Amino acid sequence: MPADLFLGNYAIEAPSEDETTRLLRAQALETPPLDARLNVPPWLAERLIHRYGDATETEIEALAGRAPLDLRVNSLKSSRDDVLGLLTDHGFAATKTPYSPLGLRLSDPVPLKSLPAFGKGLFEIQDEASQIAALLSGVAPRDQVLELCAGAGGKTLALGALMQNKGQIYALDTDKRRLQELKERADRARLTNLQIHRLTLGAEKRADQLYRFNGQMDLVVVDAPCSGSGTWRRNPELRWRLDEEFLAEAVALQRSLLLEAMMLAGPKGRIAYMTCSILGEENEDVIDYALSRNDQWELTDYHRKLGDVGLADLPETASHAPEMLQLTPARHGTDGFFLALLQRCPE
Ligand SMILES: C[S@@+](CC[C@H](N)C(=O)[O-])C[C@H]1O[C@@H](n2cnc3c(N)ncnc32)[C@H](O)[C@@H]1O
Repeated sequence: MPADLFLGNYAIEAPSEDETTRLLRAQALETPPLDARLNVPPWLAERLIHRYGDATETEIEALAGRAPLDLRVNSLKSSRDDVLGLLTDHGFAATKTPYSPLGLRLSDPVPLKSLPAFGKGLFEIQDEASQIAALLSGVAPRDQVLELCAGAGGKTLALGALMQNKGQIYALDTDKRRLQELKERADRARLTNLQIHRLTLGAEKRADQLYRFNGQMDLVVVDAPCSGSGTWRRNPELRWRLDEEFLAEAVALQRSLLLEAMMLAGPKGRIAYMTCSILGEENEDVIDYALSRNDQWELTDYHRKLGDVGLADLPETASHAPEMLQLTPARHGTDGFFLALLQRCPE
């Protein structure tokens, strides 16, 4: 049975007893097979080797490390230096994140949410990878933006701050509880250019709900449900939830969300497609599929945006496709995260 798709929070499931025994035996061999060294099921080891080649062990080992605690300063209400000063005053050893100009990093977990500054919306907890994706999304003040999988709003809040509360963000998701959390976070952050809509699950009703946005949006953001394989540092057990059936289901949903985004974007519209996955099937392959079905769209090389958003020093992508960004803990010190930027071809 496939487990639920990764939706932004975590359900823990350890490998089965048989699987644990097999793994322990394999790991005890003088030269353990690669799947045992990587601590992933054999089918997944094959795919990772195909994608990362000689770098596979380095990449997967880094995903077994400890994730730092990153936060994003809310530029609507404060500055990075001011929040850094506040944290230092509380005795927390924070440093600036290496790449995101809005990020601060704590190497040890601390009760950040109990600080008055958190209650006042001066910062949000957000991994640097997710901050980088929002910065590179190409969002601009006065844009009409639709976020198709807004969830509890990690990206939405970052996009809204970059828009300086100008223009409009339509935050859509199927999950009522997450959207409620988004509402509370947006109030705290003083985000005022936001409309939240819950999508129903039935295809016909969904088409009705989306109809008014068709061909209207400057930017559509798809932070697609996925395997969550980029977050294994935080939840190592997550890798044992993944099977091939689960992955196929995720890919089918990702493809349909991206094709839907293509309909919602206007004549000069752009799309930012992202996942917290390190697997090509959920990333470049989804982009290739959608582009092969729709010749009105083309890729925008993410490198073109780096300088504009203060990310000139970002290390090269771990993707085999140089225009698409695959962040990994081994290369970037972030969660594994993927971003591809698309734009409608000029008439
Ligand atoms: C990776 S999470 C999004 C995380 C969120 N954007 C953030 O930054 O915190 C994926 C989201 O997709 C939503 N989702 C799942 N299926 C969906 C669908 N068919 N249409 C829209 N949203 C969907 C889930 O409820 C979940 O909130």
